[in-house]
Amino acid sequence: MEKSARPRTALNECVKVVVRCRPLSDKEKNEGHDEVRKARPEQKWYERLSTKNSDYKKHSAPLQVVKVWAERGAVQVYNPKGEDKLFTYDAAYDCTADTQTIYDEMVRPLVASVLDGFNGCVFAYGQTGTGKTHTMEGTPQHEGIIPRAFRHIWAHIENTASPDVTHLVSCSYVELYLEDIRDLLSKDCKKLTIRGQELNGFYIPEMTSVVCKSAAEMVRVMASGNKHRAAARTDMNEHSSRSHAVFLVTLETAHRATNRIRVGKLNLVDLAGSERQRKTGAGAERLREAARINQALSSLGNVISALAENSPHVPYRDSKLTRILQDSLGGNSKTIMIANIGPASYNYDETITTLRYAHRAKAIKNKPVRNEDPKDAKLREYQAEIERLRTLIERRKAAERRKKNRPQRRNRAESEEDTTSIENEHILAESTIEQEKNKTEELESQIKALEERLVQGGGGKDLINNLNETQQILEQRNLEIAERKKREVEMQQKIDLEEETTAIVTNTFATLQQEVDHKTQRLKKCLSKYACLREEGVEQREAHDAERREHEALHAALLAELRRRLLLADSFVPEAGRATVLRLRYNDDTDSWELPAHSGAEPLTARPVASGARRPTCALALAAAEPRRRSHNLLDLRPLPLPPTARRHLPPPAPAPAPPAPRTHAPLKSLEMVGRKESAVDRGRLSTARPRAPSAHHRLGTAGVRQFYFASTLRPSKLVILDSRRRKDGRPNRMYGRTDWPDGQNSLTCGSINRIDRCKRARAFRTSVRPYFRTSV
Ligand SMILES: Nc1ncnc2c1ncn2[C@@H]1O[C@H](COP(=O)(O)OP(=O)(O)OP(=O)(O)O)[C@@H](O)[C@H]1O
Repeated sequence: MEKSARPRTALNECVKVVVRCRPLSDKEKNEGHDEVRKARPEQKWYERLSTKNSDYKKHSAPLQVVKVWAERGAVQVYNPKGEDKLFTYDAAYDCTADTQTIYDEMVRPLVASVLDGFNGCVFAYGQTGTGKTHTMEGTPQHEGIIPRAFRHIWAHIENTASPDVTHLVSCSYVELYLEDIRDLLSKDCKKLTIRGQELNGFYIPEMTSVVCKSAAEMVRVMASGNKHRAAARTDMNEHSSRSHAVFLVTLETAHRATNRIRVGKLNLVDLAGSERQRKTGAGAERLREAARINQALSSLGNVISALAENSPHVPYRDSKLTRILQDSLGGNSKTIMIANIGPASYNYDETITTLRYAHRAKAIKNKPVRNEDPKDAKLREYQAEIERLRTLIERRKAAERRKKNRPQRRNRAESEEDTTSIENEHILAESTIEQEKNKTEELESQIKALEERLVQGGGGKDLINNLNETQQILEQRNLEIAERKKREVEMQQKIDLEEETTAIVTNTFATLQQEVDHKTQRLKKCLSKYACLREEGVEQREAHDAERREHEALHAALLAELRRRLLLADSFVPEAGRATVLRLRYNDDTDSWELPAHSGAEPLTARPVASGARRPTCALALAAAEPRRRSHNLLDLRPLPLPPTARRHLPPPAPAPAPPAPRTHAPLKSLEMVGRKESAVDRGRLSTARPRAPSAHHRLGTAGVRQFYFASTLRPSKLVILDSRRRKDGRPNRMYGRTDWPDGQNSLTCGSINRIDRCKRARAFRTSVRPYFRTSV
């Protein structure tokens, strides 16, 4: 992910979308999905699509809901509630298809483009446990796309070996775990920062780059990185990836004839799967991971939607994942998205969501261009370094020769008395020569090491040449077959569409009645399409609601966890330490928390120096002494002490003047008479004297204040005020207000309070939260 110069003109190319459906897992089979699938009647393609209430829907038991039409690149999802859903893609593969087929038909042409100097990206997307890692990395028995790409690259290098062509292949491997980019190839998985801007593209400057000399070496590099990759068990997957992983292969090729260098970059991305807390049964740590995974995936979804709709703003900055994938989505790259799905009805909602995103991604247009002679080509660097070392050696050798000659000349010139000194000089010269020799050897070994990194063919024997030629032809044939298959799928999709429209146009009618019947049928079709679209709208809204609920539940769970931790921190961290915590600021660029230097502007810490007179001690005296400070109206974040839970004792009111007619009254109760019922008359009498307990306390307790405190600790640049009361509909939290946290302060000024007041639910904030802040002036 090095920064590269972006050429000006490029042809648009759409993102290719492939869907792969995995077989039912053992767990799903045990739940009886398979039997139902077998019991379903076999129907033809068009019959299935036109049947609304076919027999398979009569089975109320769970069933496989996905049918893949590989020859049409279509995926049909049986909708238990209504019309089936049909999505078409560049290619679709069912559970019988192996990774080899997917590679040959879809990925091979892309890797061939990378070998030709283009950028390429293959990324697997989908719900957890649907086979993304299986597709990308595979297992020793079933190789995935990544090792296949390695073999393809090296087969090409060996086939095109010639003394005029030099290659340099290097790999990097990073993962995005909890919004941290970690270098999987460094010893301690050091954290990396992503740099750059939206317009020029993002890049990761310090990631480890390993130069490889064979496919086996690249596999070893990947395996060593995988050892550090975060994975864990969940209820949905025994070996679930907890991070998004990007394997980057950079391939540089120098042609001596043209003196040009082409650089192709291949991003192989295995995303972590979206997951529902309810299904994965995630605990505290898994929950934190899931929240970050879902957050990054939802940012990716937003980017895909924005690009598909040609929106003027694409939110790449929302997450590090979208920053890493910026070039692959809407940039300088040829991209393939592999959408992995599962067939079980249990995952119907997630499958539909994945298919919708994949369908949307089809509309993304990239602008791939060949990278020729980029500034950061390592090959050029290496070649320059070799050249420099060679001239250095030449110079050293010349100097050596000169030194050897000099003492001989001297020998002849000097008299016999100087023999001892000459001998010493000679010894010195010899040792210098020895040193120079060692240095030259060192330089030569450096050149050798550099040259070893570069792969250069030596021409070779006829037999090998023949074999290479045959392999090249084979590769060419494979590409042609893949191209033909792709065209077949496209044609089939077109034919289906044409059939539908021509059937309408070419119809001739013998009678008027026939025409009426036909048009009625068409109308019905249109109506059903309209109903379908409406249904889809409702479904999307429902899916969105479900997603939102999921986020809210996750948020509540995380907040509970945070509250637990902060309670621990509150109990053990002293007050002074907490004030420091509040001053911490997160720096997006350096990706770390920073403690800003004390500017002296903090209102609570930098009080004005008393001018000789006695310094006022209480808030009232302070305000009186310095009227200017009254307007500051600074607020202290510390919650007020709780209002008393029992009512205050008030002396009974003075007895009323004696009534004219002697009448016995019940004695007046004091407020302390807890547990006894008051009569209506008593209540009426006491109502004027009784102090009103703060209603906010009854409604909010200290929870709002506490959470306010917590929220500010969590993200000091934002102020989020939450109420932990449950709503009537059972939802746990409610947001009262949100505002910018005043910079460099650990208190709220009057201005920021006003901003809160203006925002949504301002009234609720004013009445329920404000009374709990004590003014410090
Ligand atoms: N096409 C397939 N054929 C056979 N088995 C498969 C296939 N796809 C996936 N599996 C099996 O499904 C299980 C889950 O696969 P995998 O770990 O690749 O899912 P994932 O999408 O990467 O999940 P996560 O997002 O949680 O990492 C594995 O046991 C894998 O062997």
